[in-house]
Amino acid sequence: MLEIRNLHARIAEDGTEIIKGLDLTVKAGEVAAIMGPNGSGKSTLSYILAGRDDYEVTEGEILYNGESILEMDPAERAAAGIFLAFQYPMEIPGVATMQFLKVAMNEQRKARGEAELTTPDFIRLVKEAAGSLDISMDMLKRPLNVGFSGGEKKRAEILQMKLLAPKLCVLDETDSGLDIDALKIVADGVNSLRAPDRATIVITHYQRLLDYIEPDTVHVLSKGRIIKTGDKSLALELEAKGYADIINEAA
Ligand SMILES: Nc1ncnc2c1ncn2[C@@H]1O[C@H](COP(=O)(O)OP(=O)(O)OP(=O)(O)O)[C@@H](O)[C@H]1O
Repeated sequence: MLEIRNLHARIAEDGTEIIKGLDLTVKAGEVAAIMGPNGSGKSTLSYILAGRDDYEVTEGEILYNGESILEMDPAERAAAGIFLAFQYPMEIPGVATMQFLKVAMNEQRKARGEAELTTPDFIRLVKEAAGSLDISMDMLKRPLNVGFSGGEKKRAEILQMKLLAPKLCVLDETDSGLDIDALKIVADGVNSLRAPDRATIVITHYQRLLDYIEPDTVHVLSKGRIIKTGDKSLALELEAKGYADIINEAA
């Protein structure tokens, strides 16, 4: 599904290299957790996957279903099924959440050559998905993320993900700022999308989330590279011991 080989990437503006020879494979059906110290490049990796143009790939390859995505713009990547749930979701004043969702869903359908959703079909899908995430229809009338609490923003990201049903889901610290109930709601939302033809990357600092979203693999990102890969026991080990041993071992 996703194969990243020897990826090097830098900040376009000043040339600082952030990703320094990163290798990562995530298979279809797999949930991969990425953990790592602050500033190691986790969000940068997620932005690069989504195609944000503040970063330049200088070496290496990102293959999605066997094909390079490096030449694809963010909209093409989204239409191909790549989705990023942001660590800090953006506020979009003046655009009602409902409207945003409708445009996002229909744009992707158009790009795939499918017919636009009818309004009744759209409303039915949104109601179903919003209900499962404890999001009220009143909230959906408000401009996207404007004045939403931290937890509401994260739930709105999962709502978008459920409605767009991407094939590669990247969740950047979706657990940060969530209360215990919201954490379970979000985890249920992510788990409901588990499927043999879908891969999920969960970036997190805390093992706690992985009690709810059980990962198949856990990868440690440090200074722009994956320095260790293991199963879910690796997350427990990190929680108990921190990163120092693994970073020293890799060095
Ligand atoms: N546009 C930018 N301009 C300057 N520095 C940047 C930019 N984008 C990323 N960086 C730097 O790149 C490094 C990696 O940042 P990134 O946000 O990817 O880390 P992270 O692993 O997600 O950290 P955290 O766990 O704190 O969220 C940091 O040192 C950050 O300051």
